[in-house]
Amino acid sequence: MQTSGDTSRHDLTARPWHIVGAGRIGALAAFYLQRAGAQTIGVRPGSAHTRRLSIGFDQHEDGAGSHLALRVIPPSECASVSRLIVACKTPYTDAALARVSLTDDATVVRLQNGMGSLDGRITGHQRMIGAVTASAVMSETHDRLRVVAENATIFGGGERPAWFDALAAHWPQLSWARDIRPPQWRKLVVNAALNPLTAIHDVPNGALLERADLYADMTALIDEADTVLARLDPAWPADSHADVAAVVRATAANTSSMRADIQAGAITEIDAINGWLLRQAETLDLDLPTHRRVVAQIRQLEST
Ligand SMILES: NC(=O)C1=CN([C@@H]2O[C@H](COP(=O)(O)OP(=O)(O)OC[C@H]3O[C@@H](n4cnc5c(N)ncnc54)[C@H](OP(=O)(O)O)[C@@H]3O)[C@@H](O)[C@H]2O)C=CC1
Ligand SMILES: CC(C)(CO)C(=O)C(=O)O
Repeated sequence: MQTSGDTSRHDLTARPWHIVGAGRIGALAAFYLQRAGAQTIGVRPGSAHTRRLSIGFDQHEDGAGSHLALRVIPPSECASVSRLIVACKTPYTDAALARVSLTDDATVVRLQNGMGSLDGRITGHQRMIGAVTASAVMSETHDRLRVVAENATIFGGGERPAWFDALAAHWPQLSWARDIRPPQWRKLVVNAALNPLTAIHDVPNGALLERADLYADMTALIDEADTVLARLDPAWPADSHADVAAVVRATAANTSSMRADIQAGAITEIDAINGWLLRQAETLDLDLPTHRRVVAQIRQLEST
């Protein structure tokens, strides 16, 4: 007799999972998918190859690491993708998906910070699943990743798909939320308050609670973000200060991803984070002076 576990596993493994942006977080997703028995394929322009990575887990008591071998193919070779994880940095989303052809019933999991990078891409019977993770993955070398925090990850948006339980059995702390928007917005406010300030002032996250000038800016960014979100959804609690302070404390010694991008001379995700809030504010006829200022400062840093 077939159990619901068999059905879930069959649904997870019946079709390959393509991953656009198999960098740090995308490789971790590929690792859990493979552990759950799914076939995974990375998608990256260039010639087909197999990417081999070692992955170390800081929180594993025995310090055990693992290995990932991921077949990578160019977009031109994936004609009809029905299961897709998008995990590239947001500014590269359009370029990364330009030549990826989705089936009419495709499921797309958006595993990115910020908001809006896939707006307008999902049509008809295709399904978009939002994902928010508090896990953190760093690269030590080009072929070695370090999972510094294996924390809660939430997938969601509507009914739980049949494959979800089979994946959750192998992805620690993975849960499903019928309404993914509150967790997405909570993460958005954290990123909007923390990332630009740490990048502009070139400081670790903890400095935001230690320096009065940064604390004042962080407070203003949170208040402005909460004002927009409460106008978009009156049910939004608009009390994000404690949430943000908790993340700042938990990651006090860390370099935010935006600070790391600026240090590396890379384009940041500002457009999908504070830029998204500014676009929403515009439609509501609201002014967000602190967000406007930090976006301008980050754009200036990106261009130097
Ligand atoms: N790392 C983390 O701990 C966390 C990351 N996130 C979010 O996850 C997302 C991904 O971040 P992260 O994994 O750190 O980023 P990475 O830069 O490590 O990975 C992104 C990958 O996208 C690839 N890429 C870039 N352009 C293209 C393209 N045109 N086609 C296909 N692939 C492309 C890059 O390839 P190449 O290297 O060859 O250029 C890279 O491997 C971001 O939105 C980030 O904010 C969220 C929580 C935690
Ligand atoms: C939570 C935080 C701010 C941790 O640094 C992050 O998500 C990032 O750096 O992008």
